[in-house]
Amino acid sequence: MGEVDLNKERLELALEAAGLDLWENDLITGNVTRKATKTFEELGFTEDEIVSGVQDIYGLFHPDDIDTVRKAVADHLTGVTPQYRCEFRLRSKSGEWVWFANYGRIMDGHSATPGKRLIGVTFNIHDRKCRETEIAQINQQLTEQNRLLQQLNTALERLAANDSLTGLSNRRTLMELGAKEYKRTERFGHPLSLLVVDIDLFKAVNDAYGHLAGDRVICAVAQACAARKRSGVDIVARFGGEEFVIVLPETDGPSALRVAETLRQDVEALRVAVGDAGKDVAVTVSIGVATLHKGSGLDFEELVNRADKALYQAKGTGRNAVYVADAQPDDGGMAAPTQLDLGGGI
Ligand SMILES: Nc1nc2c(ncn2[C@@H]2O[C@H](COP(=O)(O)OP(=O)(O)OP(=O)(O)O)[C@@H](O)[C@H]2O)c(=O)[nH]1
Repeated sequence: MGEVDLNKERLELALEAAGLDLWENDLITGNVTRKATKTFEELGFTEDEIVSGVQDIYGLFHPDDIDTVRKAVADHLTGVTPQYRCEFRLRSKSGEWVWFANYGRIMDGHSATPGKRLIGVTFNIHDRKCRETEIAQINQQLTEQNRLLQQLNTALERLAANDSLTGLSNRRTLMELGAKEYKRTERFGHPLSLLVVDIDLFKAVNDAYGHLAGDRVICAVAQACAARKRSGVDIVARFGGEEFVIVLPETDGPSALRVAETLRQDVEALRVAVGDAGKDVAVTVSIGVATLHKGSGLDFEELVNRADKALYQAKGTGRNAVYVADAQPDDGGMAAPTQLDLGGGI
C-alpha cells in the first residue's frame, strides 16, 4: 500500500472514530463531488435517494434554518469568516427533524483566484441540541416559577404587614416601625407624637345597621386617618377593631394636637352610606395624644399606653374629643397636663 493510500486509510479511520462525515462540493458546477453518505443513511435514505446537487440538498433543511445555512456559506465564500460553520436540522425520510452541524473550508483558492471546492464534515449534534432545548425549557419554567414566587412573596408580605379590611398597616407593623421611630427620637432628640383614634359608640352602628355597614364605617374612618398622613413619614395603623394609631415623627405636642383636632373634625363631617336605600350614618371619634421626647425614659409601647389612657379620658369627657396625655416630669419640658375637649363646642 502506497503512502497516499495509507494516509487516506488513516484519515477515514479518524473521521469514523470522530463521527464525522466528509463531503465535498464543486463550487464551479454546483455538484456534490463527495456525498455525506453516512449522514443521509442516518436520515434513512438509500444510496439512490441521496441528492447530488447542492441546491437539492437545501430541500432537506428545516425552513427556519435555511437562511442561517445560506448566510454561513456566503460569509465564508466572500471571506467574511475563515471557516464555514453552522448548525441546522435535516428532515429524515420518515419526516423527523434531526440536528447536524457543518464545519468546512474552501480549497484550491489562492490570494488572487477564488477557491474551487468547498470541503467539510457533517456531524450529528441531535442529543446535545435536545439537551440544550430541554435545559432552555427548564430554565424558562424556573424563571416563570421564580416570577410567581416573587409575586406570592410580595402578596404575603403585604398580607402580613397590612390589615385586610382597611389596607392600613397592622398592629405588628406598627410596633416594628414605631420602635424604629422611637430609636430615632432617642438618637437625634427629635420629638415623636402618637394619636390613638377610636370610633365613638361604634357598637350602636353595628347593632343598628349590621356588621357589614360597620365595616364600611371602619374603612371610611381609616381613609380619613390615611388622608392626614404625611407620605413616607407618618405611620397609620389599625390597632384593633375600631381603633387606629397614627405615629407622627418629628412632631411636638402642640402640632400633634392640631393634627388630632383636624382629624376629629374630618370624621365628624363624614357621611358613610350604610344601606341600599341611600341611608348614611355620621360617626365621631375620640383621640388620645401623647408625645415622647429624648430621654423621657418611655419606650414606644409605653407611649402607646399613655395615648390610650388619654383616649379613655377623652371618652370620659363625653366623646368626640381630643385629650393630651399628662406630660412626664422629664419629657423635655412639655406643658403641664392638658385636657382639651375640643369637640364640646370650643
Ligand atoms: N363591623 C365591625 N365591628 C367590629 C370590628 N371589630 C370590632 N367590632 C365591634 O366594635 C364594637 C366596639 O364596641 P365597644 O368596645 O363597646 O365600643 P363602642 O361601642 O365604640 O363605644 P365607645 O368606645 O365607648 O365609644 C364591638 O361591638 C365589636 O364587635 C370589625 O372589624 N367590624
